[in-house]
Amino acid sequence: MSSLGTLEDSSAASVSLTAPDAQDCFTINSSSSSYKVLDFLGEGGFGTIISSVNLRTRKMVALKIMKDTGSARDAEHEAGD
Ligand SMILES: Nc1ncnc2c1ncn2[C@@H]1O[C@H](COP(=O)(O)OP(=O)(O)OP(=O)(O)O)[C@@H](O)[C@H]1O
Repeated sequence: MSSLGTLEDSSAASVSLTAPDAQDCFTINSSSSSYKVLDFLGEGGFGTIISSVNLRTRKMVALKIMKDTGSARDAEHEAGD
């Protein structure tokens, strides 16, 4: 299991969630990368954890969607690391 880290370019202003595309997939966009949402992983006191794929690097990452800001933090660790 990967651990959570900090997404360098994350901020409430630079991260957005777009509607499902033609394949019914949600996408989270930051200033440098877009992430395809795959699954719900869990929920903590400060946010919700989802698994996703970084569409630029093709790495699987865990994203934390902060409850009060809507910003995202991710773990740049592949699922198999
Ligand atoms: N990298 C991960 N891979 C898979 N599941 C994860 C990962 N990180 C977190 N989770 C799941 O999400 C849940 C909540 O994670 P989170 O890090 O938010 O926990 P927390 O430390 O209790 O929260 P907080 O720091 O917000 O109080 C975990 O209990 C776990 O089930």
